[in-house]
Amino acid sequence: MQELVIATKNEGKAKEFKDFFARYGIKALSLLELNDEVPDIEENGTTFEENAALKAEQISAIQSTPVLADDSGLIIDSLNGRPGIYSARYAGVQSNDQANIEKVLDELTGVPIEKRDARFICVLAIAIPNKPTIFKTGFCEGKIAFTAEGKNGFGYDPIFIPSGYTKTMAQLSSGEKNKISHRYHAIQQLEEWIKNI
Ligand SMILES: O=P(O)(O)OP(=O)(O)OP(=O)(O)OC[C@H]1O[C@@H](n2cnc3c(O)ncnc32)[C@H](O)[C@@H]1O
Ligand SMILES: [Mg+2]
Repeated sequence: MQELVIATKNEGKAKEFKDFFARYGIKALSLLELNDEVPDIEENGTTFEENAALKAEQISAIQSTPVLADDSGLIIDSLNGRPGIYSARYAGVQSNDQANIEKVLDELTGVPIEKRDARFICVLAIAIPNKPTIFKTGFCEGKIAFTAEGKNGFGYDPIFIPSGYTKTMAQLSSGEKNKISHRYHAIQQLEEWIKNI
């Protein structure tokens, strides 16, 4: 079976990529599973594209193989787009999903449902040695809930209600999330590339 390295240390993302790529008979390997130690990549870009490219290109250079990276996040309209590229470290560098969620809910205290519009974004970068990096972007529209609900998924899933649903992303099964998520919409655009790996 073909293998593809995914430049992520996020277990939630890694699991989703495994499910997606298994459909094409490809084994997705996250950085948590590589035998060699890989350094932490500093995500010091100013856009999702820059950060995705930093992760994909640096790991591809080390491994001398094609590498896919995902830079993603939550964009909340009434917070001027925050947490945005800072989604993973919104409540501080040492923060965790719980602290990030609490910070968002705090900042939205008193904000009515019609002003709680948000979207997840996923920017994928595929770095291939000696070729230009490829980028694909996917979105998932929704609203920020008033309380955290559900245990599935990761990150901000417990406070994100996708458009057309009354449940949070963390109350959906992984199969349901993977049909509507920002990550799914980005990967879908890679189908042709995946078939030619
Ligand atoms: O950089 P890697 O190692 O891939 O892992 P990370 O968690 O740091 O990933 P990002 O830098 O791309 O930050 C994205 C953050 O956005 C949030 N996020 C992204 N996709 C999400 C999803 O599908 N559901 C919920 N939250 C998500 C979550 O808090 C992530 O930590
Ligand atoms: Mg990161």
